[in-house]
Amino acid sequence: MADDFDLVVIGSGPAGEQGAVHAARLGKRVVVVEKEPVPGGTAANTGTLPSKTLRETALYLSGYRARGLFGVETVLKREATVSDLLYRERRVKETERARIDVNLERNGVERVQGKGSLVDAHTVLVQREGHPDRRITARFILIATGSSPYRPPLYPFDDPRVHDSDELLDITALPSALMVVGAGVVGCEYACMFAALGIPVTLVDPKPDLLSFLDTEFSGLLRERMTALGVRMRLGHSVEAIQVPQENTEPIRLTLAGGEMIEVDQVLVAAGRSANTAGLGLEPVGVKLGKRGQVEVGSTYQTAVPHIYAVGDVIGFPALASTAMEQARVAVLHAFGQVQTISPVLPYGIYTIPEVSMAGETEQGLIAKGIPYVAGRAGYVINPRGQIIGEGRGRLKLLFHRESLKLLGVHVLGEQASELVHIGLLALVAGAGTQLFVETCFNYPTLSEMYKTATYDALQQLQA
Ligand SMILES: Cc1cc2nc3c(=O)[nH]c(=O)nc-3n(C[C@H](O)[C@H](O)[C@H](O)COP(=O)(O)OP(=O)(O)OC[C@H]3O[C@@H](n4cnc5c(N)ncnc54)[C@H](O)[C@@H]3O)c2cc1C
Ligand SMILES: NC(=O)c1ccc[n+]([C@@H]2O[C@H](COP(=O)([O-])OP(=O)(O)OC[C@H]3O[C@@H](n4cnc5c(N)ncnc54)[C@H](O)[C@@H]3O)[C@@H](O)[C@H]2O)c1
Repeated sequence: MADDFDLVVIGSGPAGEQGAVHAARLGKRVVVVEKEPVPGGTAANTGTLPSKTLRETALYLSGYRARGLFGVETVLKREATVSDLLYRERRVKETERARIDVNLERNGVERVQGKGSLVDAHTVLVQREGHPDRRITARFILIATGSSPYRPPLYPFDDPRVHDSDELLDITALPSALMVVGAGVVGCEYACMFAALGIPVTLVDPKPDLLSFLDTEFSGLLRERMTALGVRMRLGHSVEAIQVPQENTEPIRLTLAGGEMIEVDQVLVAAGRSANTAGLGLEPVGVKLGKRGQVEVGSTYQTAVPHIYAVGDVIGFPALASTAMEQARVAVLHAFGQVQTISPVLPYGIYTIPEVSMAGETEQGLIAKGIPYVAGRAGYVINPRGQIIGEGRGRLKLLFHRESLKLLGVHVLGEQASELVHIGLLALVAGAGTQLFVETCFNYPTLSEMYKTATYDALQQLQA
C-alpha cells in the first residue's frame, strides 16, 4: 500500500526545503525524503554556512579587520585551536537545522528519513537501515539531491591529513602548512581563511586565471589581495605526484609539473563537485543525465519526464544555494500551473578575503559582444565609510550602456561586497541606469554612496 501525495521531494537542502514549502503554501500535500538524520544538505551542514561561519571566525581570531586601524598592532589573539575555529560553526549549523525543521513543520510538510529512489515514474522507494521500506506515490516528483565533492584519483583521501571540503570540518588540528588543490570558489575561500590565521597556504590549479568568470580587473585585484594576505599562488600548475608518509610527523610532499616540490602537513582538495544521482533510478524511468551525472532539465526545470522536476546542484551550473532556492520556486509553481521564470540576472557572492561580488555583464563580455559601454569606478579609499572601516583598497565598478545609460553590470571587491551588490542587482532587474543613482539620496556615511560616485565617474568620462 503506497502513501499518496501531490509532491514528493527528494533532498532537504535549500532546493528541497524551498520546493516543499512553496508547494505546501499552495495547499498541496507534500513529503520530503532525506537520507540524513538532519535537514539542510550541503548549505547548512558542510558547505555554505559552515564555511561562511569559519571565515567570520578566522577574521575575528586574526584581528584582520582591525589590523593597523587603531594605531596598535592586532595579530592573532592567541594561538587559535580547532575548537576555537569550529565553535561558532557548530552553533550556526544547529540553529539553521532547527530553523528548517520549524519551517517544514509550520507549513505542514511531512518528512521521511531514508534514501529515496524511483521505482517507477510516480513512485519513490524509501530505504533506511533497520526500518521497513516505504513506497510513496505522487503526481509530481522534485529531485533535489544536491552534489558531493569530486575526488581526483591522485589523492589518498583515506589519509586523515588529506581532506575534501566535507572532511575539512572534522579536522582535529589546524594545519601548520596547507596545500589547497583547486582554485575554484571553495579553494579560494578556504585558502583566504587559513592564510588570515597566519597559516602558510599554497593554492594550485592547472588553470592560469583566478575565477575567470569574474571581470578581469576584479579577478586581478583579488589575486593581488590574496597574495598580499599570504596565499602562494601556483596557478597554471598541476600536481604530478603526492607522497603521504605513514608517519604523520613527516611532511606530505607534493610535486608540481616542472619539478617544484612543496611540503605541507595537510591538503585540501577542492576540485569541483559531482551530482548525487547514482542509485536514484532516474535513467530507467526516462530522465536524462549529462556530464558528472547531472540531470538535464529545460527552462522550467522539467526533466525529460515532464512531471519529474530537478533543481539545485543536481542539475549543475551555477550550483549555488541562492539559485537552488529560486529554481525550486519556479519549478514547483510551474508544476502546479503558475507560469514563472527565474530572474535573468543572478548575482555571485564570493567570500574570499576580501569579498568579491558581481551581477550582470563583465567588461570582457561586453567587448566580446560588441556592446558600447562606459565604466565608472569608486574606490573605498575616497568613501568616508570606507575610510572609517579602514578598507583602503576596495573598489566598486559600474558598467553602463554608452547610449541608453542603462546599467549593464556591477562589480564590487571589499568589505560588504556581497551585500552592496544588491543595489546594482535591483537596478539591473528594473532596467534602471545612471538617473536612478544620481537622483537617489543615500545614507551618509555609507559604502552604498559609492554607487553615486561611480555613476558620476562614468558620466564625466562621457562628457570628456
Ligand atoms: C564549501 C562550500 C561553500 C559554499 N558556499 C556557498 C555560498 O557562499 N553561497 C551559495 O549560494 N552557495 C554556496 N555553496 C553551494 C551550496 O552549498 C549548494 O549550491 C547548495 O547547497 C545546493 O543545494 P541543493 O538543495 O541543491 O543540494 P544540497 O544542499 O546538497 O542538499 C541535497 C540533500 O539531498 C540529500 N540526498 C541526496 N541523495 C538523497 C537520496 N537518494 N535520498 C534522500 N536524500 C538524499 C542530501 O543528504 C542533502 O541533504 C557552497 C558549497 C560548498 C561546498
Ligand atoms: N560563495 C559561493 O557562491 C560559493 C562558495 C563555495 C562553493 N560554491 C559552489 O560550490 C561548487 C563547487 O566549488 P569548487 O570550488 O569545488 O568547484 P569549481 O568547479 O568552482 O572549481 C574547481 C577548481 O578545481 C580545479 N581542478 C579540477 N580538478 C583539479 C585537479 N585534479 N587538480 C587541481 N585542480 C583541479 C579546476 O580547474 C577549478 O578551478 C561551485 O559550483 C561553486 O559555485 C559557491
